[in-house]
Amino acid sequence: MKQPRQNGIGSDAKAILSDPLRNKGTAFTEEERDRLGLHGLLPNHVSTMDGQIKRRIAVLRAFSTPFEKYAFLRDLQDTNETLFYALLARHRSELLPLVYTPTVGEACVRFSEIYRRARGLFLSYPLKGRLFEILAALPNDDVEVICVTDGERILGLGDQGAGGMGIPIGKLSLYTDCAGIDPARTMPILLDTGTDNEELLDNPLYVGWRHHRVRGAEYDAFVEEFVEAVRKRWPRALLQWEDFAGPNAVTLLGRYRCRLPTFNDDIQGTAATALAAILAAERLAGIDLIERNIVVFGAGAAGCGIAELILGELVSRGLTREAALARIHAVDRDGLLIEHVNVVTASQARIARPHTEADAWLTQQQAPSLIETIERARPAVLIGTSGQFEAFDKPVIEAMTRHNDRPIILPLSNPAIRAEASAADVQTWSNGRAIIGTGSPSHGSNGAVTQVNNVYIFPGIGLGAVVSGAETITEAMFAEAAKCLASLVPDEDGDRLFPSTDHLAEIADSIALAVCRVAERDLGAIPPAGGWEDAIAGHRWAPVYRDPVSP
Ligand SMILES: NC(=O)c1ccc[n+]([C@@H]2O[C@H](COP(=O)([O-])OP(=O)(O)OC[C@H]3O[C@@H](n4cnc5c(N)ncnc54)[C@H](O)[C@@H]3O)[C@@H](O)[C@H]2O)c1
Ligand SMILES: O=C(O)C[C@H](O)C(=O)O
Ligand SMILES: [Mg+2]
Repeated sequence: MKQPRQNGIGSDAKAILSDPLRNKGTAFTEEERDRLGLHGLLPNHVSTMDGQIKRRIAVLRAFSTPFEKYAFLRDLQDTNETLFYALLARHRSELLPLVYTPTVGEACVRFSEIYRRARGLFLSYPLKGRLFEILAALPNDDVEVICVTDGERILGLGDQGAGGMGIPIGKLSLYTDCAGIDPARTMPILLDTGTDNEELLDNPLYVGWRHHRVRGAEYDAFVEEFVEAVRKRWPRALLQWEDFAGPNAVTLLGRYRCRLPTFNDDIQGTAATALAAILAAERLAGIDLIERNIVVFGAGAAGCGIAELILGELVSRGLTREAALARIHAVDRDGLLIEHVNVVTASQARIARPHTEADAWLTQQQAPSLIETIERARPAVLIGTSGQFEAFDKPVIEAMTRHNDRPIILPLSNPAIRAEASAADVQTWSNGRAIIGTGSPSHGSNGAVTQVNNVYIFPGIGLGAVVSGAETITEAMFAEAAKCLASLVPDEDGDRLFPSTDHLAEIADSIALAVCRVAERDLGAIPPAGGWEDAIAGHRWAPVYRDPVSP
């Protein structure tokens, strides 16, 4: 491609306008229009960024559905990325549910309908053997954060194949918006290993590889080739795994966690978020976690990850692993998990009730259901990571309310149409006594309910990892991130667990600092001369217009 020269003479005006990172739209000044040869290619009006923000938000608000708004924002991101991020920073709480959960879920389902311009990398299985060659050909030498999915477990919406690309795009938008990672240094990736979603396979609009999912050794070899290509092309980049189906999520994390800076957001980011919510709720409810039981409903990638981090917290407070385990009751589709009875995965085996308790729990060889488990364990905390809509029904919430003054209820499954309960129902059925956090944005009678979503954690983990240069992302980083988030006192009164999403940038900075300190303590990372705080602040990319012909 023809490169613009420094003095602008001969610069390719159209290339500048079609590069989302250099385009300023109507904000190109008269001087820039003269210098870059933009006259005639733009309307007469010369705007400021502030004027552009006001115009864009007005246009956005005129659309009637969240999906239309999402498409409008994606279009803006693909044409003028600086303005997209300036708009997001100015109206974060309003726009977050559009660029992210829940609307991003619908955007993945309808991805092929609105596919327009290339963003990120689609590594399809037929390209196997050529992955490094493809990465090497990209101009992006300085990638700092990669988010990858294979689209098999998109939120609670199941297999969305190539449509899953909406998730890495959305997560990385938040890396930029919240953690200030330069958008040119982010890379969304979709590993297109097929789809078992028959509707997609039959849909003539589908843009992905029209093939059933590749599994087993072939899948593993493809992912291995991908990881090795990443390590060779971008040796320092952080690799975030997102929305892989439970078994792959766990296996891939185990395989790669010591080979490169990497983490699984659904397992580890979610665990830190849920632990932070529980620590904050523990204060509000005036209870001591050490003395109380916790029920996790849905023991997949997220549920098991949450249980493990809670176990770590209890052990750090002085309990043995065995005593801590006695506090956890994990319920999956066949009831309370009991060793050798209904455990399916290795992660479940680690948190199941021991087989020695089987006789005490089983009734006619049946493990207790959710409500039976609640009646017997009398938990203080109920967490939902099952993707089962309305599984926390009135009897479940009433049982939690009978056993607690302030039951802590966290239906974390996304999007809202997969949530175990709505905040409004939990409030009503608990007579307003429940302390509530939901995975997707929601409202109760007193306004917004805390969104207990890993967006509170992953931007800070990523920023901390990048700034500290950590070569491994450790469990201690997530434990410290959780404590850090729990310590940030919400500005509003009432039952809020975290500050509102308006504060996500400050939160990312605080968590990044906690991560850098763990990297220094445990991995020997050396703080820069000005200290970690300055390094974190200095790393922040800001959505302000720059000279489009600067290198
Ligand atoms: N709020 C957040 O930040 C956050 C983070 C990660 C995941 N999640 C949500 O959690 C959900 C699960 O994600 P995951 O990665 O753990 O998926 P997963 O597929 O690994 O786990 C889901 C688990 O739920 C179990 N399950 C299914 N039907 C059930 C039933 N009827 N009763 C009890 N258990 C049942 C499955 O057997 C499985 O173990 C998704 O909806 C996802 O959006 C939310
Ligand atoms: O994407 C989200 O909103 C949170 C989480 O990663 C999920 O998979 O549900
Ligand atoms: Mg996810």
